[in-house]
Amino acid sequence: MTTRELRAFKRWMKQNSIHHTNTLQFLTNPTDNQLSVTTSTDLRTGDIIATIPKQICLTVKSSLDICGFIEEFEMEGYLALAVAIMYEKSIGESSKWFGYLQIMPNANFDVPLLWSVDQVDDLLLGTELHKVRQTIKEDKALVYEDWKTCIVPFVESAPIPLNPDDFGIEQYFAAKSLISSRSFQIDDYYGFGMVPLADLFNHKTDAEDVHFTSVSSHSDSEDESLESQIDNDSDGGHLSQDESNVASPRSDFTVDDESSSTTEILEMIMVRDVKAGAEVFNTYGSMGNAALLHRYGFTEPDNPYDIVNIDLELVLEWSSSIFSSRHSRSRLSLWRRLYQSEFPSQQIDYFEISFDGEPELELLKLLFIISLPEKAYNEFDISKVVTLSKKNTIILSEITEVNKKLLLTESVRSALLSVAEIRERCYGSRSMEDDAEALKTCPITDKKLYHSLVLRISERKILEKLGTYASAGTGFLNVCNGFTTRNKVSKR
Ligand SMILES: C[S@@+](CC[C@H](N)C(=O)[O-])C[C@H]1O[C@@H](n2cnc3c(N)ncnc32)[C@H](O)[C@@H]1O
Repeated sequence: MTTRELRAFKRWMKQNSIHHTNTLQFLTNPTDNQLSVTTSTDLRTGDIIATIPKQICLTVKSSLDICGFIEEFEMEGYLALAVAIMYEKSIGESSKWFGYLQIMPNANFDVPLLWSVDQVDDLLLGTELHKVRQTIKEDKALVYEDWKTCIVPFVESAPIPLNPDDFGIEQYFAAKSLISSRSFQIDDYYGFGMVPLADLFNHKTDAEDVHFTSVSSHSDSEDESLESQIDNDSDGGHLSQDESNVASPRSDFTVDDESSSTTEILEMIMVRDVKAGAEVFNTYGSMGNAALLHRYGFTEPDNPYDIVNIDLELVLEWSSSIFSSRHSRSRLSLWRRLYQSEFPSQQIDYFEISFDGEPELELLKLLFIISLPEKAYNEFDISKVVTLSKKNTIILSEITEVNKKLLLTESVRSALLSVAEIRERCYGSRSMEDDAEALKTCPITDKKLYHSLVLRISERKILEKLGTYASAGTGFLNVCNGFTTRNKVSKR
């Protein structure tokens, strides 16, 4: 983006009543053309640094030329917003958002939706995102299908002349990538859309400096629905493919009850002191690197929300490499029965390993059951109590996240190491050291390579920590009955 475009954008903000404190500075990084927001003076918690009228947000509702027809056509969600964006871009200087659209990138080419399948296969091999490769492929096919079945007929039958070239498949993919990485949920009336100025703030995990407040004169019931948007806002970083993923930076919109102003504006309020010269960050939510890369096209080193999943299939691969298939089947079925007696309507296909390398309880339970010697297993199947020695017994249903280390028998530790090793093999022939070397020399401008390396390395570090978790304290255990424990868990 040129300095001239940035200046024009500032003028456009003024003309459209988007106000911000003069201390905010918009800097363009010359290497990747990315904007960031810094402050030239100290900012204090509680300072209102910007106000944005809701009607200047680019939403379906505010894109007045096309809104009626979009609604008549019964288009909703990201499809409808994409049409509004493509339309406003197509009319150039006649668009109310011309000054804003000039500084928006054409597309966010960093999100894997816009990568080739070969790039996804090569760069993301083994990662949590590679597992959703099929979904990325399906996403692409679905995007194409949406375009063909909704957008093409829409353009053909619109009551105002639309140039099909402005609504082509490439334009649609581009609009989708922007929606994915820059749109916000505004409120029930406007739905979600592009919020000029607010979308210039970069993300920092768990360290947001600025917060949004929706100053509204709406009724209480509408206020409640805004509050519920806040409650739904922290999804813990799981990747899922529903539409809620699409409406993104999803900054917390809260309702300022004090205000009964008749205008409808969004306020940006400081929630942390920021020193002069520093960048002012927003947060797009608490999510791991796989989710960040998927939705926004970047990663963060040492992201505490990173996780690695171990698929159930992988555990079974390990089990059948050691035990007979009959053994594996019966142990799996017992574990499933126990799990379903606790959580009748749930099914587990994978187990999470946290950033610290800690496996989730159910993985330990499954490995424990698979590793039980035949005699202990048969007794356990009947009594649901495992006798470890004359003095030590385990009632599996009494093991929780808090005391799960009691399941770390020597066999379970060894099983954990094996599954970690099998999971590690998914990353292919390039070792973690190779990845680390490649990262050292990778220019930050090669974003696909750079962020996929950060993702691979952060996941592999978790597997390393899982190895440490499994190995720690092995000397502490007593061997008994083919597996080990020293703790008296529960006695009958
Ligand atoms: C809402 S925009 C933020 C403003 C953006 N930097 C710009 O130039 O307009 C979101 C995009 O900014 C970039 N971004 C935001 N936070 C980032 C971060 N912590 N590291 C790297 N890129 C980031 C990503 O490309 C993301 O898709």
